[in-house]
Amino acid sequence: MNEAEDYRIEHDSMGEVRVPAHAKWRAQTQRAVENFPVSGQRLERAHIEALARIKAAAAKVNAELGVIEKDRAEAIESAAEEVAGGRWDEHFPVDVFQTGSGTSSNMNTNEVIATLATERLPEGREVHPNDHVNASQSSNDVFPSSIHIAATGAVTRDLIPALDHLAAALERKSAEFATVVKSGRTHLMDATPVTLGQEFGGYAAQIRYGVERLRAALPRLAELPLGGTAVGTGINTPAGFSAAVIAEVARATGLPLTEARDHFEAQGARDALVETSGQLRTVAVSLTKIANDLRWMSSGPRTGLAEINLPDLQPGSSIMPGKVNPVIPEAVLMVAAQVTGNDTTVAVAGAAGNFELNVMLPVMAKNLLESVRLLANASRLLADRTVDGITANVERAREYAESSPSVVTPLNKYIGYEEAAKVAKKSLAERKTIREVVLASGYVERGDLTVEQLDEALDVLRMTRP
Ligand SMILES: O=C(O)C[C@H](O)C(=O)O
Repeated sequence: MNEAEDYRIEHDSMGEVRVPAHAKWRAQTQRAVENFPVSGQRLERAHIEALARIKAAAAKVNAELGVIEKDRAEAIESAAEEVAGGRWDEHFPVDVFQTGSGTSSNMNTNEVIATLATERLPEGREVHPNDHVNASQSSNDVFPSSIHIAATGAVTRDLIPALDHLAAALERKSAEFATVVKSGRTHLMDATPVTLGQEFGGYAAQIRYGVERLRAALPRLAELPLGGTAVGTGINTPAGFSAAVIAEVARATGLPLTEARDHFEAQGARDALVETSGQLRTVAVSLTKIANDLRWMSSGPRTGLAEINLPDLQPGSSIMPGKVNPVIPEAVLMVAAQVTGNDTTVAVAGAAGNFELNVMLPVMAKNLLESVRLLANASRLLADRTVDGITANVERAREYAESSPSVVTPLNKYIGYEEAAKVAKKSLAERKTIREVVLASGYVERGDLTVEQLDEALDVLRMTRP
C-alpha cells in the first residue's frame, strides 16, 4: 500500500500486514491486492452478492447445527445481507486475476463480513474470518458455488427476459412484413423470393431457440458444489449442512438451486459453466447473423440494397455530412465477438482442472458473467433502438424479387431445368424480364404452358408459399 496512506496493522497466519485505515478488509485481502495488480478488474456485483448470500446462509445453518454461537451467526447474517445489497462493494478490491480457486475473494468476503459483524457485537466479542464466517466451508466449494448462483440469476433474470423481449420485437415485425416480398439470397446471389416477414420470423426463432438452449443448461448450472469443502468429501462440515445451506440460499435468492448430484464432479470440473458459455456463444452467433442481415438489407441508401430502413439514431460520420450508420447492429456485432472470445477463455479455463479442483475459477466467472450482461443489454438495445423502428421499402424489395433470374425456378415443371436456365441467362444478357423472354421464345405456342400458367408461376408472392 501507499506509504503516505493512513493504515492499521492486521494479522494473519503469515504475520503482520499494513491495511488502509478505512478498509473493512483485513490482512489476506491486502496481501492479494499487493500480489495481483493485474487487470484492475474486480468481481462482478452479482458475484459479490452470491458470495455474501452463501455466507449469510452458512452462518444461519452453522448456528442451527451448533458450529458457531447464535449471536455471532446473527451478526454475520446481518453483515452479509448488507454486503449482498451492495453497500460494501468498494471493499472488494481484489483483482480477477488472482489465486485460481478464488481463495483471495473468498477471504475478502470473510474478512469484510467479519469486520462488519464484529462491529455489531459487544467490545471483545470478535468474529473471525476463518473460524466463524468461513466455518464448515472452503473456497473450493464456496467460490464455484457463488459463480453458479450468480450465473443462474443473471441468465434467468436478465438474459432470458431480454431475449424474450427481442424475440417478441422480431415476431411483431414478422407479422407486419408478412406480405412484403423480396428476393431471397443464397451465396449472396439472387435466389427465389421470400417475404421479409419470413426472414424476421426466422430471426425470432433463432432467439427463441437460444432461450431453449439456455433453459436446457440451467439444471446443471444451478447445481452447487457447496458442502464438498476442500476436495468434495465435505471434510469439516457437519451432516446436513450442505442441503440446509443450499435450501436457504435458494429461498433467499428465489433461484432453483440444488445440491450437486456428485460432489467430485462438482468440485473437480466446471463443465456446467463451459456448457452455459457454449449456449451464450450460440446466442452470440445468432445475433451476429441477424445484425449482419439488418446491415446488408439497410445498406445504401443509394448504392446498397436499401430494402429496409433502420431508425436514424445519430450522425454517422464526423466528416461526411448527412451520413447515418447502423450503429446498434455494429455494437451488437462487437458484443458477439467479445462473447465468442469469452467463451474461448471459459473453455480453455474449464479444461484446466486437475484432480479435485479447477484453478481458473475467477476468470471463468468474469467471462461468463460479462457475456450474460453484454448479451442481455445488446438484445434489449437491438429490440428497442433498431428492430421496433424498422420500416420496409416495399417497392424496391418487390422490384428486386421480380428481377431476380431465379424467379424462373417455377418454370422447371413446364419447360425443364435446362430450358429454364437458358431463359434466365437470356433475360440477364438481354436485360429483359423472364416473362418477356418466355413469351418471345415460343414456349406458349409450343403448348409447354399457357399465359395464365406463366403469370401464376411468375407471381413472386405465390413463390413464397408454394
Ligand atoms: O481456500 C481454500 O479453502 C482451499 C484452497 O483453494 C486450496 O485448495 O488450497
